[in-house]
Amino acid sequence: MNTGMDKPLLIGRFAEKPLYYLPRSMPGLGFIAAGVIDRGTNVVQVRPTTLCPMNCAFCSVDAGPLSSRRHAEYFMDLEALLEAFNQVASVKTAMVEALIDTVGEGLTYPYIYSLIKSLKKHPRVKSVALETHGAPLSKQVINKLWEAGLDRVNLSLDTFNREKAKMLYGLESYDPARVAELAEYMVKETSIDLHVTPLWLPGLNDQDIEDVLNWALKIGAGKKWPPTTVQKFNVHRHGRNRLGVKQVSWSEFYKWLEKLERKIGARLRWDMNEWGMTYDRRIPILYRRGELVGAMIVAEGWLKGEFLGVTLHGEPRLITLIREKSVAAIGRKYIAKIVENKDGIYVGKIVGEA
Ligand SMILES: C[S@@+](CC[C@H](N)C(=O)[O-])C[C@H]1O[C@@H](n2cnc3c(N)ncnc32)[C@H](O)[C@@H]1O
Ligand code: SF4
Repeated sequence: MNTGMDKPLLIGRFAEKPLYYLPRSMPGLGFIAAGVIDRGTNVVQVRPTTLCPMNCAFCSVDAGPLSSRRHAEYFMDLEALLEAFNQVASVKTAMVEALIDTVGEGLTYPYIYSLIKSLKKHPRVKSVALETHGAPLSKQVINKLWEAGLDRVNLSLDTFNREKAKMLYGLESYDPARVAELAEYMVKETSIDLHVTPLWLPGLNDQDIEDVLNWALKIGAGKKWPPTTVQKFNVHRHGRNRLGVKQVSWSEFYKWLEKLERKIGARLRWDMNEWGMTYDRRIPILYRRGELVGAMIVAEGWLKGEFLGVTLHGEPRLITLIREKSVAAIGRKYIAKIVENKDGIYVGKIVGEA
């Protein structure tokens, strides 16, 4: 490559898919799967890794070793991630929450503690939070997260039933009782807050949701933030629904939620204010839909049929490139027509060689 940029390093394979390290000189903006995403609020998404050890039957992002739609996995260079974060955080007028949310499991990032520490030190940051299903947690991991300055864990816990958990998560070793015990340790022995976020899978875990919520309230989740949120199951275009769960409408979901609120005697819906969340300025969208841009393919793409590219004009961005018929090659330059630019996440269709 002659772009002054190091190319992504193929550092191994994960479940037979290439695993790339995106180096320091790569942009950390523009890609849905890794880097930083600015959705125009003071909550900035930080995605250091795509890897996940679980195989949740309902996973919206088809993560884990049994993924069928993914083509490659990535993790980002720490400095590149922090630079992208700084770029986004610097335009915000309100203080920022850095939310490590990922299309995988944030705790698989080898530099997770350094990442949290650095995010926490950023002058525009008021809080750092991490979303997890909890499999990689241990007391030692929790202590290190605390030491690094983590403010909150959003814990996705959907059942206490071990057999059901095995079926839902496709991971023999996952023990919900162990995760619950660790979460309780975190609430009681550290200053990290706990926000419990079970996913309602209608007909599969109705009673489990109630049990999880009652447990979360009992152990003192929500020291500073709301204690619980029930997530609505959605069928995603690139996700999976191995158990054929029925997707309910938003109005059915809210009706069910209201009933549940009355039953357990606690609120389950929160507004942006209660989360300290506000709409805010955002970094500029660089490319319009329909615009032609030059881009170089730097690695295989995240999903089948895709390539990962870097744009060649002005400030570089990561871009997902799609070529429908013929093959495209890593290291070659192409002209792409922008088909998606929402929240500065760019997708382009290759229309010719550059
Ligand atoms: C994709 S996961 C990534 C973070 C982490 N691996 C986890 O599961 O917490 C983010 C959140 O999406 C939720 N989720 C997964 N599949 C979903 C689906 N089909 N509909 C709605 N939420 C989903 C998970 O329960 C989790 O809370
Ligand atoms: S829901 Fe989270 S833990 Fe489960 S497979 Fe998807 S990314 Fe992994």
